[in-house]
Amino acid sequence: MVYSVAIAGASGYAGGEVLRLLAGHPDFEVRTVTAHSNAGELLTTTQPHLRSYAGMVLQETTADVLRGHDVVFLALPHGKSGALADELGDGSLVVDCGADHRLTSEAAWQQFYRSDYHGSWPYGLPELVLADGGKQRQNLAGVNRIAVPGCNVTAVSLALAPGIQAGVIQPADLVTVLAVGPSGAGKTLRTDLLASELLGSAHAYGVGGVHRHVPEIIQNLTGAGGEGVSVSFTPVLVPMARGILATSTARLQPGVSAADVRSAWQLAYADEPFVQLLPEGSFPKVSDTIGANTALIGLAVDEAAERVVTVVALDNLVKGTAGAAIQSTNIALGLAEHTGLSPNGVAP
Ligand SMILES: NC(=O)C1=CN([C@@H]2O[C@H](COP(=O)(O)OP(=O)(O)OC[C@H]3O[C@@H](n4cnc5c(N)ncnc54)[C@H](OP(=O)(O)O)[C@@H]3O)[C@@H](O)[C@H]2O)C=CC1
Ligand SMILES: CC(=O)N[C@@H](CCC(=O)OP(=O)(O)O)C(=O)O
Repeated sequence: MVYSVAIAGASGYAGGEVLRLLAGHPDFEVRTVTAHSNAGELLTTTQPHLRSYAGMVLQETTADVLRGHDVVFLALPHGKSGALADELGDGSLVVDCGADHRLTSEAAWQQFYRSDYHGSWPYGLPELVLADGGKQRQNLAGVNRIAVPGCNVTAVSLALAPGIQAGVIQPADLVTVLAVGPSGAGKTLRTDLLASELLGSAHAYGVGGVHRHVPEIIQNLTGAGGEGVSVSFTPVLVPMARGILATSTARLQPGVSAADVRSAWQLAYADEPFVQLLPEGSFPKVSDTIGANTALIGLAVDEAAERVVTVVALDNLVKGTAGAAIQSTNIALGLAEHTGLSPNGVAP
């Protein structure tokens, strides 16, 4: 069976990456693409690199246009998919790349997003370790709604959940500083994203516990078994088109050895082709993950500081968005989880 697909927000970065990956997927056929200000234009006007779709025209983003497809990917600005999704029937699998259905706490949603709450959907991070030692993929089989994680959240959650679940790091006093490229902010014109502001520089944003990914990180690490999770999260905008490099540190639990620490992460990811722990002494580069549906993890114990240090690299648009969306969709539909996805990146 070939599943019919519609993509809302197809003119944007996330929608474009879903399209790029779906072009290599044998089980999906993209029938409809929609946009907002670019509706009526050829898709290749805004996505000139997506030659497989030459001739497709961007339609208006409405429920009527999106309804009737087997799978609908929503890649819209925050706050724009909640009401739209409510109008799509249960017959379609709806996969939201935005934030509207990620948080299980309405209070946290209101505090960080300040817009109407539309409830939470099954969370699309298959490799996320859960408190019982299982993985989030067990909650995705057969579902008809998927909330794709925030890209920064994916990096931090994959970095820390194994240590929390295994009880080798303390869930309080986690610290992450994360370098991210401007594609994470979408195509929106912003003066702080101008090349002249970005090139040759780097700046922190969302500083002081106010970034909207903080509650999502806490939700995931609590789900991994952490009680009293607290995280100081600081993103830093750097001049690379794509990619995330997240450096996270956590206090060691008393009496835990460096070998205990490494085996916690090894156990979590030994069978995961898309989340790979690097050998001792190796740390990933963002450039190792560009175009790949892969998160690479480096791990060390800082004995003097009594902290575990993890370094995670991933492509925000692939493992951080479109790859996670397609991987989770494969699971929901009962397809082989890795269909249409590659652990290999492009280099140089
Ligand atoms: N970029 C990333 O790394 C990641 C993005 N995401 C999420 O994916 C979603 C899309 O992000 P991204 O692709 O980066 O953003 P872009 O700004 O690149 O694209 C936004 C898309 O939404 C459309 N759009 C804009 N305003 C409206 C509106 N009022 N109603 C309907 N459609 C609208 C745009 O259409 P048009 O161009 O025609 O105006 C465009 O297709 C966001 O929720 C984001 O959080 C998630 C993880 C990572
Ligand atoms: C550079 C930049 O602004 N990055 C974005 C990443 C957002 C993202 O991809 O996640 P969402 O789906 O939650 O938007 C940020 O830190 O907010």
